[in-house]
Amino acid sequence: MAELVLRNAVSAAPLRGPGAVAQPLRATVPQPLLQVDGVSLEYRTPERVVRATHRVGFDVHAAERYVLLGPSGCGKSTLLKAIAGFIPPVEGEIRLDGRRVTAPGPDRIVVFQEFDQLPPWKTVRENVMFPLLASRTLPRKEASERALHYLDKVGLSKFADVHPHQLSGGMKQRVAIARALAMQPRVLLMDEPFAALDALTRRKMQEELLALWDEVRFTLLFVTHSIEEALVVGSRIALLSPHPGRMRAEINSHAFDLHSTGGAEFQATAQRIHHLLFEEETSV
Ligand SMILES: Nc1ncnc2c1ncn2[C@@H]1O[C@H](COP(=O)(O)OP(=O)(O)OP(=O)(O)O)[C@@H](O)[C@H]1O
Repeated sequence: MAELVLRNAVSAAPLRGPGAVAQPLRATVPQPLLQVDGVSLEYRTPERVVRATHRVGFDVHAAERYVLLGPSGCGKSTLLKAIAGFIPPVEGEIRLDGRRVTAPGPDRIVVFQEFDQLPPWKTVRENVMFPLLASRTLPRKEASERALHYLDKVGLSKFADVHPHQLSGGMKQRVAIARALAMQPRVLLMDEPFAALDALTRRKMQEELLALWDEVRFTLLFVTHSIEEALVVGSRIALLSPHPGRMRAEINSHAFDLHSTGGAEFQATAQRIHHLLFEEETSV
């Protein structure tokens, strides 16, 4: 059953039944793996300062699939980059295992939308091995074995020795996912990883990602602006208001998967999210 935790919900109608307002059970759950605590992020250009997010806060627990959902420009990618350690907050703090994030690290690996994130002169296996070798995580033989292990998990062991240009867009994304998982990060960060794929491939990739999660139980932070994708992929969703991004609501979506998309509760929750985004857009 979907639950909404509304933040700053001035314009939102009270909710009853499925999707009712819920209190976060923070006192009874273990220490979060990732804490985003009142984080404001800015870009400074010579002309002006752009505030991308304003005092955003949420917790992600181990093995959650946490989704950042919001309209274009609400700061989702910027938040992901800050969690990856590329952008320091101007306010607030990001903590992983209770320690402040100050720089990129092998405990947070990002998978991007672009298909060109794989160096084309390396084979698929070499691509997956590369971060393991570059970060001195494993020596060559063990890195090769681990690369094959994760390529197998994404169904690409037969393609280990080909070059990326011989793969489809979906296959390249699977290599990028295998490469990220091979590093066994504390959090896997995905920035609209399936947005450039056709609808059928995108659905298949969502299915595969969920199957992979079922097997490996990694912690996922996933950015999307698709409501349906958020509900399918996420176990919990942060809904961000438009520019600058603020926390609007948290939605518990663990009950949904690819088979629920046509169902009444799925559609009702998608509608409710749509209203929240729409209300916020018209009120600014
Ligand atoms: N390098 C940059 N310099 C200045 N402003 C930037 C830069 N990158 C992003 N911004 C601005 O910061 C805000 C947040 O951008 P961001 O890319 O994080 O949004 P988003 O929610 O990921 O959008 P989308 O879904 O379109 O990718 C936007 O207003 C954007 O114009």
